[in-house]
Amino acid sequence: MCGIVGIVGKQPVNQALYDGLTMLQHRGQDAAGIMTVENNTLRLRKANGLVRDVFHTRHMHRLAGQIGIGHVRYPTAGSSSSAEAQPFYVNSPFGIAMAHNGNLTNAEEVQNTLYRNARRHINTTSDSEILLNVFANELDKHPEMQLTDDHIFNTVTQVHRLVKGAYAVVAMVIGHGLVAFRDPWGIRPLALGKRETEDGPEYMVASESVAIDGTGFTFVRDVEPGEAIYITNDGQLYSRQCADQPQHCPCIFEYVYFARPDSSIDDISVYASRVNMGKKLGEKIRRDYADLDIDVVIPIPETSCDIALEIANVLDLPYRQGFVKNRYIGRTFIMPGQTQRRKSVRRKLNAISAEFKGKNVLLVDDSIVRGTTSEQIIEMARDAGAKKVYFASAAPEIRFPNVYGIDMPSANELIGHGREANEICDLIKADGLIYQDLEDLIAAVQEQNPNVQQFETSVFSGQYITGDVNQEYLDRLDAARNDTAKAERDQHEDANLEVHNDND
Ligand SMILES: O=P(O)(O)OC[C@H]1O[C@H](OP(=O)(O)OP(=O)(O)O)[C@H](O)[C@@H]1O
Ligand SMILES: NC(=O)CC[C@H](N)C(=O)O
Ligand SMILES: [Mg+2]
Repeated sequence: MCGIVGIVGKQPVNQALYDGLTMLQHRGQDAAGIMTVENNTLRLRKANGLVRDVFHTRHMHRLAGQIGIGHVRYPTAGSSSSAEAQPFYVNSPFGIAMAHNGNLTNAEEVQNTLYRNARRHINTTSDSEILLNVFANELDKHPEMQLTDDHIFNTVTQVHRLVKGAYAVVAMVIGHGLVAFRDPWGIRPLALGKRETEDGPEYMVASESVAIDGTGFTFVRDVEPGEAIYITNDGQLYSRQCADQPQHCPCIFEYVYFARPDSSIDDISVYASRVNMGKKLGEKIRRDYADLDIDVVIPIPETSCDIALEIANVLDLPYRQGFVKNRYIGRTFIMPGQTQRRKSVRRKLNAISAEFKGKNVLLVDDSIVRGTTSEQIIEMARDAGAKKVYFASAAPEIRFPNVYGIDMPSANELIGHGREANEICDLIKADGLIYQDLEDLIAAVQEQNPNVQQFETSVFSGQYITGDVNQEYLDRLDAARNDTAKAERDQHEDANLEVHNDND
C-alpha cells in the first residue's frame, strides 16, 4: 500500500506535506517523495527510506511553493529502486506530476498501446509511470492553452476507460492546479479536507483522514469512487463523477490491517470496525470453542490490540499486553523480503515471561498472511513458559494473491493457500487456530455504513472484481514478483537509470 497527499494552499505547503506523509508512514516504508511548484517550476525530493530520513532541512528549503503532492511507497509493481519512488513527472502537456496508491492490472497492455499510438516512452518498470502517461496523453487531446474543469474531468473519464485495477491518485498540472481521483470501484481510499485562512480556503487530499486531522485541516468527505476533484491554483474547487458505472467496493484489508485506527474510510471508523471484528470473533470462540481452556488473551502488537481487547471482553477473560513492541522498528509485513521480515519479528516483539508462565494463552492477530509472525510468536510464547498456545485471526484464511495494491503477488507464499485451518495450525505449531468467518468480517466493517454494499475481498474469496484477472495473469505476476524474483531484480537495481533526481 502507499500513501498519497496533495495540498493547494495559500502559504508554503512543504511542512504540511511532510507532516501528512509522516501520518501515512504506516502505508509505505520503502521510499518517500514530495514535489512542489513555485513560479511554474517543479521542485522535487524523493529517495528510498522513511520520511524522516529522506527529507533534510536543505530539501525542505528547496520544496518551495503553495501547491504540492507527496507519496510514501510500498512497491507492488516494478522494482524498489529510488528511480521508482514517487511522485513521477512528465513534461507535456503543461508539466504534470503524479502520485499513485494502488496497482494497475492491465499495465503492460496500456504501456504497449501508449507506445504504439502516442510514442510515449516509459523509463521505469513502475505501473504508476504508465498511469501518469495515460493521463497526460488524454489531457494532451485538448488543444486549448487554458485548461478548464471540463478538460480535466473528460481526461479522468478516459483514464477510467483505459486503465484497469486500483488507483487513488493525486496529480498537479503546472500552472493550473491539483487533480485527485479514485478508481470506479473506490478500492483504495482518498479523503478531502479544507482549512479556512484569511486569504481564502486551502484544500488537502490524502489517503487517510488521519493526515487531514493531524495537519490542522478539517475532514470534509471521502472522494467518491470514480469521482475526480479539481482544485485550481487560486483555490476554486470543482468535482464530478467521471466513471461510466461507478460501483463502490472498498478494500476490506484497509480495515483489517492497513489503515490507522484513528482514520475513517468511506464513513467507517477503522477503530470501530476492528472492535467489531473482535466482538464477532469473540462470539464465535464462545459459541464454537467453549471447551478451550484459555486463561488470558494476548494481542500481537500493534494492529491487533483493539481486536484482542474486545475478544477478552466477550469471553470475560483477562487481557494482557504480553509482548512489548520496539517502537523504533516499522511494520513487518510491508518489508520487501522474507529474510528481513523474519528477522524483524524477534527484533520487534519481546515476551514478558510472567504473562505466559504456566498459562494457556490465546494470541490474537488481525491476519495471518505468510505466517512469518504467527509461527515465531507462538515459539516465543512457548519459550516464555506458556502451557498451551491458541491462536485467533480476525481475518479469514488468506488464500489468494492481491492485485490491487497489497504486495501479496504469489499464492505459494501465502500460508493459507490450498490449506485448511487444521493444516495451517500444524504449520504454525499452535494448539488450536480459530479464523473469523468472511461473512462476520464483512458484517463487522459494514455495520457503521450499510450503504457500502460490497467489499473487495479477493484475498479470501479469489473473486477479482475488475473482471480482468485470470490464472495466466496471476502466473505472470507470481513469476515477476515472488520474493526470489524481487531479490534478484533488486541486486541489479544500480543499473536502473537515475534520470529523476539528484542523489542528495
Ligand atoms: O503472517 P504475516 O506474513 O506475518 O503477516 C501478518 C502480520 O503482519 C502484520 O503486522 P506488522 O508487523 O506488519 O504491523 P503491525 O505492527 O501494525 O501489526 C499483521 O498485523 C500481522 O501481525
Ligand atoms: N502500494 C501501492 O500503492 C504501490 C503503488 C505502485 N503500484 C508502486 O508500486 O509504486
Ligand atoms: Mg501485526
